[in-house]
Amino acid sequence: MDTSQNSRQPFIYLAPIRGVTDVLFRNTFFRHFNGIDAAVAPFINPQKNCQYNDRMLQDILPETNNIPPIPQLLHTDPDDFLVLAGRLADLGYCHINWNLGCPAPMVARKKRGSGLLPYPEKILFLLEKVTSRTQMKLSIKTRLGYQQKEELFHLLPRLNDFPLKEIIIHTRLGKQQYRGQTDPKSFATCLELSHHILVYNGDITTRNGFTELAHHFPDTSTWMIGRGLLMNPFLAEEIKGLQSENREERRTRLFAFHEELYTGYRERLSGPGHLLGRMKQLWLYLIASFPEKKKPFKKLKKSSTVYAFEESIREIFDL
Ligand SMILES: Cc1cc2nc3c(=O)[nH]c(=O)nc-3n(C[C@H](O)[C@H](O)[C@H](O)COP(=O)(O)O)c2cc1C
Repeated sequence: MDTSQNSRQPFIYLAPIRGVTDVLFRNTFFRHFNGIDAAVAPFINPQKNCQYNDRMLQDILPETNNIPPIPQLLHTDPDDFLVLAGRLADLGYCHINWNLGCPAPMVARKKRGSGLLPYPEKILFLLEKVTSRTQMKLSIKTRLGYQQKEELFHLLPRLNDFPLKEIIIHTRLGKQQYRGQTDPKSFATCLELSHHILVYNGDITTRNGFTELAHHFPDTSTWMIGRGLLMNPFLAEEIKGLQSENREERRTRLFAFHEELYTGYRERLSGPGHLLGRMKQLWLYLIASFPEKKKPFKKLKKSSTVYAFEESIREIFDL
């Protein structure tokens, strides 16, 4: 094995996408596609005074994850954070991620996720308490700010003395949700302000787009991709130059992935409503791999029975 070659390869995280990248998705994805080095799991629902039974942690239980992900916490109370961190340590985890990026209004209103970014003192308070009381590696996933990018610009120098594994930055503001442009220029400013390893995240959807960013940020070696991988599951292979199949072979691999995922959800989820809801959520992105299939996609979105859904899948895959 040529390790010198491997060491030049980017490290690529699969981003957490709640409602899509759950344990079944991650296991299936890792079995069918290459190029992803690790995954951050969607956030664990924060609870107060809770011991977290296995059911609440089912998405990240090591025995059901073929490749254990990095569990993500959304707490803002240090004591509650530490209870969950302790439970995760007992499960064998040694790296956890703190979500300072979620923009959902219900979350941000509670000063969680990106809603905490305008309150740096609260962030520092949690970090002081948590980092002094856990041995686990802690990383942060954040945005440029909630209202304005100066929020992160002011925060980053104050994070320099904390023992953080890395800081993943989705280069949007919380108030943008998932819309509008990302802001790679601000990532350059962040690199100047932080002593930590910074991970770039946001709108990497093509190999060329990745190459352009990598050219701008030659010292950045770790990247996170979410929707780009859902739109094109071969993207990490393409970025790493692992992929050389023709269109037909790609379609065959994609279908095998889809079949396994669909079968898995059919066994796990009760009732066609849940099953179709889950699959349609994925297809909002995956349809980008089938640009000429607008008509069957319309049918897929409208499908209310398993029969109608499966028929539209056959049309999309030309079966
Ligand atoms: C539907 C949806 C759910 C998401 N859930 C999470 C989550 O649980 N935790 C998190 O840190 N980010 C979450 N994100 C944000 C993504 O991880 C990622 O930061 C964002 O989509 C930008 O990266 P991308 O353009 O590569 O997708 C979510 C995004 C979407 C669209």
